[in-house]
Amino acid sequence: MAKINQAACIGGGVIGAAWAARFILGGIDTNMFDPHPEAQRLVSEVMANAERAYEMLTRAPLPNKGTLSFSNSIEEAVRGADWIQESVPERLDFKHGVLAQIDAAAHPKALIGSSTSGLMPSDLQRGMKNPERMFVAHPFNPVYLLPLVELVGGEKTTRAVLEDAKDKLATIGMTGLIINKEIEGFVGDRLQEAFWREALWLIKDDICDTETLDNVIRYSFGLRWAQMGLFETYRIAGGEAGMRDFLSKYGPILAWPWTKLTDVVDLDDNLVEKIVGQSDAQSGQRGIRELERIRDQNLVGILQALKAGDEGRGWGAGELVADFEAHLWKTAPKPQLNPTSEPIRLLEVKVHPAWIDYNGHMTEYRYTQCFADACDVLLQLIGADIDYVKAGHSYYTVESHVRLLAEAKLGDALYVKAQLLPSDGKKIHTFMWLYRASDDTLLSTYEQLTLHVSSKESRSVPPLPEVMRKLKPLIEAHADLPAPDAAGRSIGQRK
Ligand SMILES: NC(=O)C1=CN([C@@H]2O[C@H](COP(=O)(O)OP(=O)(O)OC[C@H]3O[C@@H](n4cnc5c(N)ncnc54)[C@H](O)[C@@H]3O)[C@@H](O)[C@H]2O)C=CC1
Ligand SMILES: C[N+](C)(C)CC(=O)CC(=O)[O-]
Repeated sequence: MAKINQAACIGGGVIGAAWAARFILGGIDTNMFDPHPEAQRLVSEVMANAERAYEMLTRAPLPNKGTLSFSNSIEEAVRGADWIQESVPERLDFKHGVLAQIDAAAHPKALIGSSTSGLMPSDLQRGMKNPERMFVAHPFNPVYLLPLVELVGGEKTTRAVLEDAKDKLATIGMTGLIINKEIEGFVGDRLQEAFWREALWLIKDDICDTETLDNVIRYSFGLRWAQMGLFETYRIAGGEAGMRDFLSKYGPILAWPWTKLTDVVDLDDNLVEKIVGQSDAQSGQRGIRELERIRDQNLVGILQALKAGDEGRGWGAGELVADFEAHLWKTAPKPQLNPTSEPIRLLEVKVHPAWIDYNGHMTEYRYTQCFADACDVLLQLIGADIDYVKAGHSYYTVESHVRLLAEAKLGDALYVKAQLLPSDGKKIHTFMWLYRASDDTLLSTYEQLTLHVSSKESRSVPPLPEVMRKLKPLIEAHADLPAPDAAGRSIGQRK
């Protein structure tokens, strides 16, 4: 399977640092070269935000983190790397010089991606010894959360290199879209540029201020774009006749004076002061790292909502998260089931910011989530994993009882233990305890009944023999344990 073994990041600013976080959290050792005196601090701050975001994003088993090493030169950084990502300032002459140094020092087969936002790869690879392995790998900020990389080849780049890059990016949760032809700004930034130009005119002409403009986007079409893009959205807007009707209804408007985007706004001192002043009034009360954390938390929420889209199959970027999680489960070392007459430890999690409610503690449904996630771990251990589900069988929860006994606070490390109560395997009757790890305080208990089903036939059926083979010894081993005090308890019952 294609995979990146060692990465080098040349340039560790906004984008280079976030690339490093993506590699490291994907388990890849990464060398960084950036002559900026504060590069290590800046990279470590971005890294901390990225780790926080991943803790919120997924509970799939991430690989052990890769190491981050700072190098003293480009030559040292690229040694041994099979993916080199250039993210230095956006100037052709400057990038050209840096890429020539990378090309001279790197292994001839190492892939070299440039983060450029719009420079042509043919210009960037001119004069290289091994230009066939150089391409544009244009990411979107924050690179550790947004999955897209526009892959753009120059005249000398081979198709095989672009395909190889695409396969490798998939292993770190990214999707490489190969762009047919090179063009300045590629696809993403040509679209954003058009939008940006129009926005600057609206501010310059006092049609609205920066906050109103942002609100127009985030209260309306911004929400649509995140999940359907442009064409699919407009197809729906055409009504039952779809795209053809949309084009005939709204096509003529294209000739009306609804845009000034072909004129480039003059970013003179007045306009710069106006934009900066409005932006300070809009957002200046928060620091950039704080805004990054707010952005990341919102993005995680959107990604998770999209992961549940299309009846659980995942939609848009959420489908990519689901694919990445499936890849993580597949490639992680298989957890071993060792049936003993001890409750089984199933889950370790941390309470993250999105789980806190207005009372300042973990909100009630997150307790249930911890138990539901622990149940998923149990199901994986007995072989009722995602492949089993895809093949048409699953366990559905049919009854549960949760008791909330103590508060869990932001950042608390938690773990779950489970005991299987007597059951035949077609039903699994489980009792679980949620503890705070620092002092083993019991926070919550959960009693659950799950039923094995054929999802194709929508009825309960016995589990397949391979699942029963693992489940039965566990139920038998737990049969010797005393029944938990609270098992079978009803709501409001006195202790
Ligand atoms: N900021 C953004 O939103 C995005 C930027 N990009 C592209 O990523 C690239 C980098 O942009 P940013 O990270 O925003 O810029 P930045 O200014 O934050 O970072 C550039 C970094 O390069 C370092 N640097 C300068 N000379 C160097 C050298 N000889 N070797 C190694 N490092 C060197 C600087 O110290 C700085 O830390 C640009 O090509 C940009 O167009 C791509 C996608 C989004
Ligand atoms: C502003 N920008 C041109 C550097 C933006 C990008 O290149 C991509 C992004 O993150 O939007």
